[in-house]
Amino acid sequence: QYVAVNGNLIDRKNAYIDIEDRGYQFGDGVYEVIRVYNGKMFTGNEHLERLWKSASSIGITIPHSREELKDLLEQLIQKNKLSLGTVYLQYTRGIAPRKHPFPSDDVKPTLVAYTKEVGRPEEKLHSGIKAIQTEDIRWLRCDIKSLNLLGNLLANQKAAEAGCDEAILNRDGRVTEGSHSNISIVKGGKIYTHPANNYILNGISRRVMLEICAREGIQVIEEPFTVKELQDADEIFLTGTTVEVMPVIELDGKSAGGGKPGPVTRKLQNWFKAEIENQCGR
Ligand SMILES: Cc1ncc(COP(=O)(O)O)c(CN[C@@H]2CONC2=O)c1O
Repeated sequence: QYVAVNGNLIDRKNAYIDIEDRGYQFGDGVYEVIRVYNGKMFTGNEHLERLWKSASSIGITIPHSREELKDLLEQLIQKNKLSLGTVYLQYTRGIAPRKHPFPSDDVKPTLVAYTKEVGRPEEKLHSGIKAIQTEDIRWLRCDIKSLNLLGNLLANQKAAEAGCDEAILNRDGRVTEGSHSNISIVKGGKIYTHPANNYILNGISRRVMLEICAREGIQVIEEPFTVKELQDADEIFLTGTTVEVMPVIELDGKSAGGGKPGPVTRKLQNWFKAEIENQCGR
């Protein structure tokens, strides 16, 4: 298995990170998870665009061009013979003696990227998943895809302990997103989803869903909905790189979202799959 460390493809067993890498000590860095279908990155450009945006939001200057990074990732996918899976990549602010202020400009960001074989969650896409709800205790820049994921992990761990796949977060009674997904509800044939502001990650899969709805004439209202509206929704679904369009059929141990994947969710799943085949082939 090869991994990319900085600009080089090396054997996984030779990949080491310095103990004073700021990503390791402070979570001082940004990341992306990109889906690979049929050996091709799905929405690769959009993910790289967001990576650059996240990096510049925290003052990290990525030391590669988008083309250089994309080529490196494509080489990594090829060398690891990855057909169906993900590429994980992150840039940290680099290695420097542990001090809060940023190091001098001669300290270069550290890049790590590696691939993983991950099948599509077919069974769960068909039957739907269970979720819990919990308070969104994260900071106020959730639009930055940073390595600071404790708020996400603690919520997801709570879900796992409850035998659920996702934790749906709420802030002052309004639903924001999942611990690693965006969330939408269907009510009266219309889709409601949190606006892409600082309270949520502007998910790429969420954007694909919005484009599909615009094309297919499904009305989407980008406004926060309440916990009560979530509980009374006709349908609930998550969107995300690893979950695609994922129905939620149970919330906090009670039936929700109609108790089974709904018709709008089903249509979105089919259109989303068509988009994947469009970009990555069958
Ligand atoms: C907090 C959060 N919100 C929304 C999303 C959905 O965004 P995308 O549609 O762009 O994936 C993710 C995906 N997080 C990645 C996806 O898989 N694992 C992760 O950490 C996320 O971590």
